[in-house]
Amino acid sequence: MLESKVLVIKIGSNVLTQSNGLPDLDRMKHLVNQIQGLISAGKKVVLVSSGAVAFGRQSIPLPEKLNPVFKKQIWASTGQIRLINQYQQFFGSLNQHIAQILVTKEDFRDRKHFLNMKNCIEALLQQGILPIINENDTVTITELMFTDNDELASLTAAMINADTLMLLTNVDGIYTGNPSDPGSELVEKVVFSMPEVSNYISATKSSFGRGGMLTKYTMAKKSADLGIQVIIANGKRDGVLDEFTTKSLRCTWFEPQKVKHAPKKWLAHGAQYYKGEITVNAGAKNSLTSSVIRSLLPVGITKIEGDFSKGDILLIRDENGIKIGLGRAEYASKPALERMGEKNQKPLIHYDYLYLFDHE
Ligand SMILES: Nc1ncnc2c1ncn2[C@@H]1O[C@H](COP(=O)(O)OP(=O)(O)O)[C@@H](O)[C@H]1O
Ligand SMILES: N[C@@H](CCC(=O)OP(=O)(O)O)C(=O)O
Repeated sequence: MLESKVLVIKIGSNVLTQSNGLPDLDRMKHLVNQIQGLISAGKKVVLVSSGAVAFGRQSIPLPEKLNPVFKKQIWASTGQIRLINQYQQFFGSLNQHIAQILVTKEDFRDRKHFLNMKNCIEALLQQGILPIINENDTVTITELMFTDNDELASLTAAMINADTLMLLTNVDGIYTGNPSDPGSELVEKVVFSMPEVSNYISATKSSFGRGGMLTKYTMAKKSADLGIQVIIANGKRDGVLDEFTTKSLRCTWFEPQKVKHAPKKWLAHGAQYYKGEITVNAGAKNSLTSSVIRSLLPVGITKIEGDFSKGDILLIRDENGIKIGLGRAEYASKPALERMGEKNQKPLIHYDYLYLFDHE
């Protein structure tokens, strides 16, 4: 495990709930005390906390046959108040200010929203305030949803250039089989060249979780590839964060890759967040994928789709429709269309904001 200065800690619903579904306030308080310990030790912490639906469900009974979307919205919107109030009470008693940030996938897609969010979190951290993030479950339904808060946490870690992402769940990490099977062993370290650890993971989820271990693995892998160390650990374990500090924590640790250019971290996560699509000709494709560093010029662009603004993410395809990479638009779709195919024009995507997929 590496030293950490800026970390995103994600707490899963089941960590904050007992097996009967009631909030586990002792556990929550214990984690709050430990998070406070990290902050007092000079670390910058951003908390991503699930639990709104679980907190709402236990206090607001709803008819069985009510539309599941309404149920989720009602429980999330009522439960979030309880959840954040509880944090306020626990952190308040330690004189720690907190902030509530509710986000949607769209906020990571839109460069303006993204920057506003990033700047806000940085300003809060600067003032010693702990940001507590959750998905805005009232407006995010079906395709607008994050897979789960593991995805939200990993996007947040990339956004604020965190060095560490910690996913706290109800097991010690990834096991070689079902964690309750005595023959299963904990995978303590995941390195870049390792065969697919995902084969070990079954679709089982904890009673109150959404995404399961597979999203945790996928998101952990992605974050580690972006240079962020990832720890999947048991949030139900006493002293879990103290053990992290003393590097004696039983967990699954993902070794971070060598750090890449910071803006590219944001882009690497952009696969689902692009606003426009650009098709490039064979010459432009060769130029972008060659070993020489090059930006994407309008002369090599043959098609532009979507209505995008300066700063939005664009997906780049070759003429066969194969996805080559992602980039940040230097200008909007209107001037881009006017300049398409023209020589001597400003690059639509600057190299610093160009992220090429490895496999294509
Ligand atoms: N190979 C595996 N190793 C560890 N956990 C696994 C594995 N396969 C499936 N799981 C399940 O994943 C669950 C954790 O994911 P999830 O329910 O989404 O938690 P959270 O609510 O913390 O996000 C564990 O409780 C466990 O049942
Ligand atoms: N936004 C939801 C969290 C959904 C979710 O991702 O839960 P989990 O898999 O427990 O992290 C809530 O607060 O209930």
